[in-house]
Amino acid sequence: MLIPVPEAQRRLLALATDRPAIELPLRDAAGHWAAADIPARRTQPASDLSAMDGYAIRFEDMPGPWTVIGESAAGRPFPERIAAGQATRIFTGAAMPSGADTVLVQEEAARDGARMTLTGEGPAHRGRNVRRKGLDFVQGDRLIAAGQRLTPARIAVAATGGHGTLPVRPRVRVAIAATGDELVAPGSNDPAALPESNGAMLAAMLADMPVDIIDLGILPDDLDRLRDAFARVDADLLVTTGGASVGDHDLVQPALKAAGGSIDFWRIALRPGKPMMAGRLGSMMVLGLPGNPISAFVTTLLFVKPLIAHLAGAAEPLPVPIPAILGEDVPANGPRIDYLRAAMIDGRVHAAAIQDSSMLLTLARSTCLLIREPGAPPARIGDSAEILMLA
Ligand SMILES: Nc1nc2c(c(=O)[nH]1)N[C@H]1C(S)=C(S)[C@@H](COP(=O)(O)OP(=O)(O)OC[C@H]3O[C@@H](n4cnc5c(N)ncnc54)[C@H](O)[C@@H]3O)O[C@H]1N2
Ligand code: MOO
Repeated sequence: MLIPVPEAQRRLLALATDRPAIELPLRDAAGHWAAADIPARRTQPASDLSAMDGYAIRFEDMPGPWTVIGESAAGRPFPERIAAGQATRIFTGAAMPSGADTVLVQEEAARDGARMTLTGEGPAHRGRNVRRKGLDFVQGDRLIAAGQRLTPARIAVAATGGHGTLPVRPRVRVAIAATGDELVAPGSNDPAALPESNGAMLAAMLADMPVDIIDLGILPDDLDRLRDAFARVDADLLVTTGGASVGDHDLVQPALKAAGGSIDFWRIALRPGKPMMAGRLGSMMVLGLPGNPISAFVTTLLFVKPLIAHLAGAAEPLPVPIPAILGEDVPANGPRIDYLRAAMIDGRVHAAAIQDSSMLLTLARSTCLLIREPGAPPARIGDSAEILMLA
């Protein structure tokens, strides 16, 4: 019985055990997920600030003239209160002097010694060109929710909110092994051998995630050597490619069992990617991906990346399909959910004509995967559909 993808994803994520949070400096936290809600430790701005270069005035003194009694620069506030008819020179980011409520931009003012007059229309209302205290956020506001990705913007807001470090889950140690006697390392010029592409592809697919990759290279189709290699791995997750199916040389499962591991589930209602296996070896999780490069790619998108995101504390680890419009008719789908290599052309989705799961050039030319649900009826050009964007 093939397991539906959503059920397999649920079961996989449920196998993961919790990992205690650590604190990381902001500059090391990119790409991690917040391990806790992050509150603002300060108010931003901390006081009313000028948004422009010009003069801090009392709006009620419009249309002037004013006497300029000093200066307020960013980091060097004017210490006194301004009275009726008075102004200070002020610069962007500087604190408003007490008594002032509005900034007159310098383009609309003329200066003659201490005397300053209005030359343009002036501020339209009280508070013009002033950033009020707390405009961005106030102390105690939630800046980042637990489980949210630490994007550049969230790292910056955390810095502004008074945080020098953030709580995250430790980097996930991912061991990657390709299996297959036919494989040679990329760059080898043996014309009869097949270059190993899954390892480099997987590493590239995980490049934006908080992982430490342990490259196990190419392992042979040999039960004892696979068993020994698996038994030696020290990682949170072991990902193998190849040897996942039912052939005589498909040895990943027997080797995992021989090493003392166990199989949690195997065979997914997914095309490509049916023979994927999930298991464990001690505290290490194991994902056995099919060897076909496209099957390895799709199972990495649907299982490996979500599992790593989950281990790293993501609240929403699964890829989120987006709506699209079909650019051509597509036939009814069979019992497995299908991820078709496709391209967006003029805003519409076109699936590649041949979908053989060995064909990498088709994948390299694709910009999205068109999702066809199990048992979906034929669909017509112009119908709505769902895709996963790739590029
Ligand atoms: N009788 C059956 N045969 C197959 C079934 C089945 O249900 N019954 N399932 C098919 C499906 S679906 C898939 S997918 C493949 C995957 O099987 P394996 O995981 O055992 O993959 P391999 O046989 O090891 O390799 C498949 C293919 O991919 C090439 N390969 C493998 N590793 C790499 C790599 N690292 N880089 C580049 N290319 C790689 C390998 O040379 C093979 O050509 O099984 C079907 N068979
Ligand atoms: O489903 Mo296999 O995964 O055809 O390539």
